[in-house]
Amino acid sequence: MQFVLASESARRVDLLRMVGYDFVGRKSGFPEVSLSDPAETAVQNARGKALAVAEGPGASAGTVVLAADTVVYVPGSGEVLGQAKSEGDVRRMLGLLEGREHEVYSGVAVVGGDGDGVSVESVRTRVRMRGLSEPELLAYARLGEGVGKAGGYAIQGTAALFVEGIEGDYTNVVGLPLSTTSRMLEEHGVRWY
Ligand SMILES: Cc1cn([C@H]2C[C@H](O)[C@@H](COP(=O)(O)OP(=O)(O)OP(=O)(O)O)O2)c(=O)[nH]c1=O
Repeated sequence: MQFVLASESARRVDLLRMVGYDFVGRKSGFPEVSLSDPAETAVQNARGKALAVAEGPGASAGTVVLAADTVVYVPGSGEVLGQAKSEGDVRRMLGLLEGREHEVYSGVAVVGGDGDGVSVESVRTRVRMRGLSEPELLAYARLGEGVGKAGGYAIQGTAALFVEGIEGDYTNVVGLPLSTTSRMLEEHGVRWY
């Protein structure tokens, strides 16, 4: 059975390879939406990415397609933070996150294979970030690491220095909740072993 990851994210590719899955990557080209609810945003984007590839050229009937989307949310803020697009975005987003707790939501979608229709789930991890001084905020923004990352930081990089603790799946923060993903893949006939 062919297993396709509908993603260009190096983090998702690395996570899936790390645990032993055999797959090919494909770009979805899906234009991401941003809604007021973080879980709904992540799920709708993951579903859209998976279906765009499953219904696109090159996917046969038996192909299993996996896609994900990650967003960051400060409870009560009403603003869902997607990818930081610039250093300025990183500075602004980290300013919202430093010194408090936030939530990271990844939506996961799997379509095709043995399963019926599209399976979608969202996973939440709570992250507590320490306070950051203005020089530290600017130094991190200048690094560039946070550009292209949801919420403007990478827990797997230098921003590990800022994270005091998490509650939930670490891999969910990096972009793909592996435990949930492997259960969903299994339901569609894809195993890591
Ligand atoms: C919070 C956080 C996010 N991220 C990343 C994971 C995602 O790649 C990115 C959020 O962007 P997404 O829009 O979820 O995905 P993407 O555009 O990078 O990739 P795809 O092709 O699959 O659509 O933020 C980290 O790498 N580390 C972190 O600590």
